[in-house]
Amino acid sequence: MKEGEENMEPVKVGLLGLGTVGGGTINLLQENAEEIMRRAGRGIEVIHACARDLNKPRICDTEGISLSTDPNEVVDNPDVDVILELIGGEGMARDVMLRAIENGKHIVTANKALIAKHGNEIFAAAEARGVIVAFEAAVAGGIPIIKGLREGLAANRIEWLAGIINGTGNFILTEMRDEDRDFADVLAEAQRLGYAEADPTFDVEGIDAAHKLAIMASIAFGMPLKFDRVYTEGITHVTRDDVTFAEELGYRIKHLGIARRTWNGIELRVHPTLIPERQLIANVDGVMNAVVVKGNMVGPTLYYGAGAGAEPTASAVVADLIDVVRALSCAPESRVPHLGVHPHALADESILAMDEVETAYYLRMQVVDRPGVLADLTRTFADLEISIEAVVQKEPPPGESLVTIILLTRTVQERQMVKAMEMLGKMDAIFGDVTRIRLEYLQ
Ligand SMILES: NC(=O)c1ccc[n+]([C@@H]2O[C@H](COP(=O)([O-])OP(=O)(O)OC[C@H]3O[C@@H](n4cnc5c(N)ncnc54)[C@H](O)[C@@H]3O)[C@@H](O)[C@H]2O)c1
Ligand SMILES: N[C@@H](CCO)C(=O)O
Ligand code: NA
Repeated sequence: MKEGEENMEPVKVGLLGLGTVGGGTINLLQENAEEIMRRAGRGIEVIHACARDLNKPRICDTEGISLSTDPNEVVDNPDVDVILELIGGEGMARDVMLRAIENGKHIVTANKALIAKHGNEIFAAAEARGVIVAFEAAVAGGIPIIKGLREGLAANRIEWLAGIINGTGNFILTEMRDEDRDFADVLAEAQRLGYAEADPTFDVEGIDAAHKLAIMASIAFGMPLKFDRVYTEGITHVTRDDVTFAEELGYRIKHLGIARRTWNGIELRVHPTLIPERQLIANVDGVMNAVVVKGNMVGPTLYYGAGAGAEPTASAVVADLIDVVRALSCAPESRVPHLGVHPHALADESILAMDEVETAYYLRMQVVDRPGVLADLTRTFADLEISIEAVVQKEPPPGESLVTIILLTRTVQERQMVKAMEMLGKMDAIFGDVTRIRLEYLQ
């Protein structure tokens, strides 16, 4: 080998997981090999991979790759330079990731659950060992939002961000609106297409979005990961009626993750949200994701693209892999810090309890059709100093006596709205539960 040619050896990769993302990654590395070589400056070769069941049919060709069922065999392989962790979960994945770090391997992962919950420990271990843990694929799949926040917006103080960050949930809400389809049926389709998590309650109950929000918020505000402080509400209680009424009033219902810096702390919340239909993000449909980030200098910026699926997610995995290859020759202290600010500069920001958060509301209730009911309702809100933005009364279908009232409030502290809900619960003119969905203008 001539002098200067040492680094032209292909980088050797160990791949954990041969499912949707792992299979997509092998395919992408094969299909775009030439382009990747031009960008990374070196070839990239998967030499060892693992999966639970080696006889399962795959979306990729594993010829020439050593295969194991035990991830530890891959992370202990002395020839492997970089590990791609694409098995998911928190138990085995955490153990093998820490073992890989101990072995001095760089890691690329798509595992948002692991980073959101154990990222502080994992990054500390990686920094101590001088290795990189890259996680672009973990948030909004193929959209380069980690790079955008951590590098593209590095000059800004981030004021807030809001995102549609679960493709499965957005697919369900979109199909409910456009196709009048059954919730379970749409979820089954998302699972078939490889979008849903191994446990799909993570998608519909907002846990997956909370993982991703926790990661983005840490980078946006330069603070350690605080997944357990994210208020999390899913989409299972959103009805087709709410979707339709919201549209009639000029809003769309989206499942948003919101992180906002306020004068007294940081809001971290995931919940269904009405947003004005004129907002670009209100028109992000199907499995697509989008994140709006407001920086104090740049203003609002929008990132849009596919948040799930084999190829889009592999796009982020391989982009990280190329970054790692480029960084191999640079000193650890010159690398982009894991959370965008240097570990010693991470600030322990206070996170607001949900009852301190301020937002507007959409309320829907069924009331007895008799004089004075609307007056009682508005008096209740006036007593709690909650201003009403709009009230709409729907005529009952023929033969029915209950009237549907939709009420939009102005911005109010959650604590006041909880009191209002208690008072509405005691009014005998209201039948059944009052539906409450938060409303944001995103300005
Ligand atoms: N599917 C997507 O669109 C998508 C998008 C972004 C991020 N992710 C994340 O990527 C990761 C992988 O997701 P996926 O959809 O590819 O999952 P998958 O279920 O399709 O594939 C998982 C693979 O890991 C292997 N595996 C799991 N546990 C193992 C163990 N203990 N030992 C050996 N092999 C094991 C399985 O055999 C399988 O090959 C998850 O963290 C997921 O959250 C997925
Ligand atoms: N289950 C996730 C995969 C991407 O993280 C989603 O539907 O968005
Ligand atoms: Na991403």
